[in-house]
Amino acid sequence: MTSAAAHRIGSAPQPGRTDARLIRNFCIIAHIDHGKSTLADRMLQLTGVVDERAMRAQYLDRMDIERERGITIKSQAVRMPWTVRADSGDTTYVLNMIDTPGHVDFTYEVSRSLEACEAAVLLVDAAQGIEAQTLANLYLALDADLQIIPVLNKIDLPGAEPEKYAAELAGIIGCDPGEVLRVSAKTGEGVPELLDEIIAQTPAPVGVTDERARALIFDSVYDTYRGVVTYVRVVDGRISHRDRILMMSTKATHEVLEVGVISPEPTRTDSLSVGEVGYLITGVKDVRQSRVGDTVTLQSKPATDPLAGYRHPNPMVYAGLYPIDGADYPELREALEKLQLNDAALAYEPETSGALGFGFRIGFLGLLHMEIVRERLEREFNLDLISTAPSVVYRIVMENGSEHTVTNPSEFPTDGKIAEVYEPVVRATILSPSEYIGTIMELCQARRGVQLGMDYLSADRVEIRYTLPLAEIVFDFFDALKSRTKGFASLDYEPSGEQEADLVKVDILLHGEPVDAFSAIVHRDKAYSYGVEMAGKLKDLIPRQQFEVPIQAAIGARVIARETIRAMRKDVLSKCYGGDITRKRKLLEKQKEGKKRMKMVGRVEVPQEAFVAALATTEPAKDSKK
Ligand SMILES: Nc1nc2c(ncn2[C@@H]2O[C@H](COP(=O)(O)OP(=O)(O)OP(=O)(O)O)[C@@H](O)[C@H]2O)c(=O)[nH]1
Repeated sequence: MTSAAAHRIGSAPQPGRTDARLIRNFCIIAHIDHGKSTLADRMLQLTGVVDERAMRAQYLDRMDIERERGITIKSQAVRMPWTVRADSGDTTYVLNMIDTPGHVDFTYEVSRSLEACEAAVLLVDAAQGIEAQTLANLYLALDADLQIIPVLNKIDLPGAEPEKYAAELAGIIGCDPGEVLRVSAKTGEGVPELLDEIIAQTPAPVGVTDERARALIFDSVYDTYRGVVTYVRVVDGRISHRDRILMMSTKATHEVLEVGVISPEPTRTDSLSVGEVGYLITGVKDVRQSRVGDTVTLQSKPATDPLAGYRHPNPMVYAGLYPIDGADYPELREALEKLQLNDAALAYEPETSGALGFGFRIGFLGLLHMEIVRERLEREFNLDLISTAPSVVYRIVMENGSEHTVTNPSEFPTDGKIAEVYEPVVRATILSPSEYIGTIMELCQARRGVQLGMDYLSADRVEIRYTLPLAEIVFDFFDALKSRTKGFASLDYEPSGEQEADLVKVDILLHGEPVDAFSAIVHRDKAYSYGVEMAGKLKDLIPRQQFEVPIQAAIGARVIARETIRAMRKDVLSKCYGGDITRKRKLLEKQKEGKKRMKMVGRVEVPQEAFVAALATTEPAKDSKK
């Protein structure tokens, strides 16, 4: 720790009794890997919340848990004291650093954490410059009327170009390049000055102490030992230990069993008052009873109006998840129940597929959310799963005026009475070196994109904006973008309504029987290539049967592609001509074993692996985070 910082650690004002004028609530927004966690760690250390030795230990611990469990464990909101020295005397302020989830799937959660702050530190890697995620979060912060504090990180790197990127940042937020702070989260250089600047620039919270209590829930986390821990920012009034609170959207009431602040361990207090950030524990066991974005008030003296902006999380992408071993179905159901305790956005219902057996149809906020859920199910609950191709939510208007919402291709009406089909679209922002403009535009065009605009951020970097159908980016768009731009482009998107589209359902038939797991809703122009690809793949994956098996792709009754698996009689005993009987029996046994893993589609025997392999290649990009 620098000696200058050593005597800046003040004795913090008491939680629950802090004058709101001394409180500063801020968050850090950054693209992945630009150093948000490192900066947060450095701040914890400089403010004396974590001492140097513990810092190291804590850091390592955290990494261990992350490695083992594969998830990031972070403090949602940390309270740190910081003393500002002035001629008139020292003043110790309370800084609340609020963590924001970084990814586009969680835009709503990000916007709620931003609502809990008055300022955002916009952190940009001085060797990389602004990325798509930085911009997306910046726009959300501007929507929330936050003060933006621009900061360049990693100035210690030999490749850092602070002048260039300060100009880029200044151009975007409309400030002077000289106002962009420069720090190294690694060495700590510039971080004390940043803390001073956060205090100088962040407006103090405004709220009414004597008003009826209102607090915004900006995060809600399930803890095995304590149940749901709800993170709140008090806007008006006060919430105290033993109060009975009312959740305004669900009307549920609970007793506050514990209230406190995180600094950096959870520390109990008597209450939280205007402008303060902390946690509540009520004994609730399920995060759906304590929803992000909801307003907490007191049952005895409830507020009349909730805080603005509560939204119920709506899934954007659906997929079927099936255990590879059918016997694991009860475990899968139990695992989903457990995950839902911690994930209010997770929606599921049982589903049966002729090809895959019993499973669940699951709704996700987006692709990353889908990957996280699937990975947690596989890792934490030790399940082997197969997922069907993700599908977006279609709105179908029939000729008689009735409407259907379709999230599963098998529910797509086939009687030809469809008047209109609407699909969700997103507004995508792509940032890239300008040399890749051509190839990016080609890719977007091929995915039915409509260009909205393009701006140069600096001489050699551009921001390209497109409207794209969500269905066109859920598969491999991100991978395609990365490989065309040698990894330099970054992508962010937000939902942007729906559009009418010429969509059809393509069925894949084996010996005349449709295989539900392979049906897809695709654009008419792409139906043929989808059909040819799927039929070709299955031809290679399904072993020959004793009769000829046609594989057809069809739109309604019209066949658009066909492959044939030729007949073959496989006699396992032929090799044993004249051999001893025990060997024959063994071979027959073995063949029976193999049969157990076969699924019947009409008269055709299909090994489970064939379904798995055919679907595996249509999985979404593995790493859609970067
Ligand atoms: N040289 C240098 N490296 C840094 C600095 N700050 C962070 N890093 C490194 O950059 C990498 C990413 O830093 P993190 O703090 O994990 O980044 P993040 O933005 O929190 O990333 P996620 O938590 O994955 O979103 C790590 O390897 C850090 O050690 C810095 O000031 N200088």
